Amino acid sequence: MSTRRIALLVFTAIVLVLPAVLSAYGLTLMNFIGLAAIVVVGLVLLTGIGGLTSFGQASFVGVGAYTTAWLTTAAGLSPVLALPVALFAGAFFALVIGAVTLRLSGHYLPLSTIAWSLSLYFLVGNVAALGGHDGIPAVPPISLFGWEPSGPAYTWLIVAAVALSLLTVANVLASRDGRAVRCLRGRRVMLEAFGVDTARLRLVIFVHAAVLAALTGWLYAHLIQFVNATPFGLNASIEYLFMTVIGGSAHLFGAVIGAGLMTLLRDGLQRLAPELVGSGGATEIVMLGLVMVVLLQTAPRGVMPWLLRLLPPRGRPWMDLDRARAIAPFSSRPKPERGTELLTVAGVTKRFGGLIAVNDVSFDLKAGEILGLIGPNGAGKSTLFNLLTGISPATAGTISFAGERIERMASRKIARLGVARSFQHVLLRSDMSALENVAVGAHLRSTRGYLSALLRLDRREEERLLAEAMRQLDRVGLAHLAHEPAGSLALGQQRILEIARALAADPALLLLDEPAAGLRYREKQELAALLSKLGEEGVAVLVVEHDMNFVMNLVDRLVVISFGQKISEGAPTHVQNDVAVQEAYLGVAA
Ligand SMILES: Nc1ncnc2c1ncn2[C@@H]1O[C@H](COP(=O)(O)OP(=O)(O)OP(=O)(O)O)[C@@H](O)[C@H]1O
Repeated sequence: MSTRRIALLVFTAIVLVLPAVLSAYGLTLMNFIGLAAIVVVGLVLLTGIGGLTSFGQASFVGVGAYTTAWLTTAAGLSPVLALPVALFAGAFFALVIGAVTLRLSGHYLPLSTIAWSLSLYFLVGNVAALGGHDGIPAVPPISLFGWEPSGPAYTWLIVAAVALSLLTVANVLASRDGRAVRCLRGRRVMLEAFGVDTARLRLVIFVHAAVLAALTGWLYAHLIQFVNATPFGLNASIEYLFMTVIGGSAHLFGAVIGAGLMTLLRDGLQRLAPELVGSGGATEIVMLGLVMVVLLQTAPRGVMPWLLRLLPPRGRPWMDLDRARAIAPFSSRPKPERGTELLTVAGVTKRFGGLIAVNDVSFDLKAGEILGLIGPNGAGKSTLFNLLTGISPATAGTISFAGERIERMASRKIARLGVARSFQHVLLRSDMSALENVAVGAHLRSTRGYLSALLRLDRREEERLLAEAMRQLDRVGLAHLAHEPAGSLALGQQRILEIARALAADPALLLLDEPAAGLRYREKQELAALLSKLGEEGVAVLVVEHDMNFVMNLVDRLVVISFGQKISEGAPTHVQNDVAVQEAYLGVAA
C-alpha cells in the first residue's frame, strides 16, 4: 500500500474516532469545520480549479438553510424530505444567477457575485414569511425512522457529507469534463476548439458548488435549529474563500485543511486574544488577519502543496502503452475519399476596425492534401486560421467544410465536423500530464456527461479516452513522456504534444500553426514523415510555417499571402520562382 494511501487511511481513522472522544465543545468545533469544508470543496472546484471567483457562496448556504427551515416549520415537511428540495433550491438559484452573471469575465464576475449575495442577504431579512431579521426559530431536528442524530452521531453525519462532497468533486475531476474544468482558466479558446461548451461547463460547476453549499445549509439549519440571515452574509463568503486559499485552492483535500485551520485558528485566537491584549472586542479579528497574511506569505499556494511535499509522489501511472493497446479504440470518423473537395474558402475578408487583416482570400483543400500557408510576418495567416476554426467570424466571404458553411459557426461546432488545430502560442495546461493534455483533444469522442462522471459511471469510457491519448502520444513519439507535466517538456516537444492532442480528435482536417518552430532537424524530419502519413490516410493538413525548407519538402501545394491578400498559389517549385513572392519576402523584385 502506498504511503499516500496509508496517510489517508490514518486521517480517516482519526476523523472517525474523534467524535466518540471529543467534549461537547470539541464536537461543536468539528461540526463547524465539517460544515465549512463542504462549501470549500465546492469553492476548490469553482474558484481554485475552474477559475471563477465567487464572493457569494454563503448565500447558497442560506438558500439551503432557509428552504429546509421554512419547509419543516411552516409547511410541516420532514427534514429528510426537505433535503432534496433544499438542494434543488440551491441548484435553481445558481442556474438563474449563473445564467445571467457567468457571461461576465475579469473583475466583473467576482463583483457581480458580491452584488447578488448582498441582494439576497437584504431580501431575506425583509421577507416576513421568512421571519424577517428575526429569522425562523424552532427548526426541528433531523429524524429518520425515529432516529434523531445528535452529539457524535450528528458529527458523523457531517463527516459523511464531507466525504460525499469530496467524492463527487474528485470523480468529476478525474473525467473528461474535469480535464476541461482544469483548462477553463486561460484556455477557453483551446477548449472550444476541441468541442467543449465552456459556457455550459462554467454554469455546471457553479451549480455543483451551490448544491454543496445548500447541503451545508440543510445540515446547519437542523443542527442549530434556528435560521437567520447573519451567517450567510458577505463576511462568511469571504471567510470561505480564505479557507480555500489557505488550504491550497487547487487541491481538493485542501478544503478540509483550510476549513480546519481557519476554524481552529479563529477559535484559538478568540480565547487567546483577551488574555494577551486584555480586552475583548475585535482584537482576535485583527490577529486572525495578521496570521493569514503571514500564512499566505510563507505558503502562497496554501498549506496543501507544502503537506504533499512530505509525502512521496503519486504511485504508478494509471495508463501505459501495453494497456492502451489492449483497450478497444473508439470508432474512427469516416474520412472522405482522397482527392475529394473538403475545404473551400471563397472571397474571405476579415477587418479589425480600419485594418484589413485578410482581404478577399480564396483557395481550396482536398482530402489527403497537405497545403502550406506562408507569408511574411503579419500577413494574416493566424487570422485566417482563426476564421477557419470559428475563433472569430469572417467579415465577408464564405468558408465551406465538408458541405457545411462554417464562416459564422461557433468553434466547438466546427470541431464536431472534424477540424482540429494546434496553436501558434502553445495552449497546454502545464501542470497537467502530457497524457491528460492529449486526452482533452479526444473530448468529443466520448459522450459521457457531468452527472455520469460525478457518479463514476464513466470509468470504461474514461479508460478508452486515456488509451486513445496514449496511442496518439506513441504515434508522435512522446509516449515515454506521457506522465510528465506538459510544462516540463521542451518547447518543440510541446508543439508535438499539441499535434497529438489534435490527432486525438480524429480530425478530417488538421490545422497546424508553426508546428516546426523549436524542433531539431531530426524532429522536423519525423514530423514531416508523420504529416505525410496522415495525408496518405486521407487527412487534409493545412500548415502555417516559416521554415521554408520544411514546408517546401512537405506540402503538395502552397498559398502565399502578403498584407492579407493571396499573391501566389501552386506547387512549391512554382511558388519559389514566383516574382511576386520574392518581392513580398525580400521587399524588392528579385
Ligand atoms: N484581434 C486583432 N485585433 C486587431 N488587429 C489584429 C488582431 N489580430 C490580428 N491583427 C492584425 O492583423 C494582421 C495580421 O496578423 P496575423 O497574426 O494574422 O499575421 P500572421 O501572418 O499570422 O503573422 P505572424 O507570422 O507574425 O504570426 C496584423 O497586422 C495584426 O496586427
